[in-house]
Amino acid sequence: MRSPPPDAREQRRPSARRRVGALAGALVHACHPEPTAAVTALGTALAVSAGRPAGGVLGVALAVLTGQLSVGWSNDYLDRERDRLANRADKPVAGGVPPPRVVAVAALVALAACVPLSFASGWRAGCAHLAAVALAWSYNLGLKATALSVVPYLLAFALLPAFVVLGLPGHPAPPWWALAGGALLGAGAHFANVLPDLTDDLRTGVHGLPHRLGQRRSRGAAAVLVLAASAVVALGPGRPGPLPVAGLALATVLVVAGIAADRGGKGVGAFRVTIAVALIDVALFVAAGRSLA
Ligand SMILES: CC(C)=CCC/C(C)=C/CC/C(C)=C/COP(=O)(O)OP(=O)(O)O
Repeated sequence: MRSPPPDAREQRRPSARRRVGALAGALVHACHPEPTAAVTALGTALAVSAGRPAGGVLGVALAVLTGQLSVGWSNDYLDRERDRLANRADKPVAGGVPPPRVVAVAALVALAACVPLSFASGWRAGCAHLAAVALAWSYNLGLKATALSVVPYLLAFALLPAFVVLGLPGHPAPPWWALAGGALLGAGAHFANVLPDLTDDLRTGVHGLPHRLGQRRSRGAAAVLVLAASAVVALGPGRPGPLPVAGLALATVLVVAGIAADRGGKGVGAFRVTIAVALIDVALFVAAGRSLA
């Protein structure tokens, strides 16, 4: 068969702009876009509600965004063989697009950018945020497959409000309830995030805490942890107004109804309830922003 003339070949090859666009899209897909957006939005909203000035809010947003990008990309890079064995269609790096080397470089560039962006809030705040990012990398590098898998989530999410508060003028100490609320929310997020992948993970040798506890107990743990976060953030600052009381009441009703609906079911109810209560936690956190300092 005769090869097509060079002009036709040229037309069939995607333009450089299209290739860059496709690579950028694949990189976005590989960064864990939903948690990256959610944690960046939480950090930014906390900075606004705690009263950080506009420059400080921008600094927090960019530091958290680059930290999350580095964590998301390194996770998919390090898990690529396991994800390929598990046929994870939602993991583009396992399929080779974007190329693993590009993702590894992107993760390191994001991590390098995160360092000055974190220290822009001051050295205390910078250390708190970089410790959170280091904990998340330790999860990716191996802790996720051990009984301690929940520890990076507990500590990193406690350090997120600490990052925001330590960047305020005078560097006040973060209040206990913000640290405890963040830790409980992070632990709940770990159980909720792992639940859909429990079977695939076990097949590929990942035995984190949720895998050891099993589906049912992990679902319960996720719901109870996010509810405990609601209680701590609603009541911790003292004398709760009508909004925190309403949020806590709604979270309690949802968890009780979710656990009741879960009996004998497949757990979809409890999983959705966990996500809904985690959103209530975020709203309660933002509403309590003024008490952070
Ligand atoms: C404030 C801050 C830095 C918080 C981050 C805390 C933390 C431990 C994040 C890990 C995020 C992550 C890439 C999870 C993927 O887990 P997975 O590999 O179990 O799930 P997957 O199979 O869906 O990728």
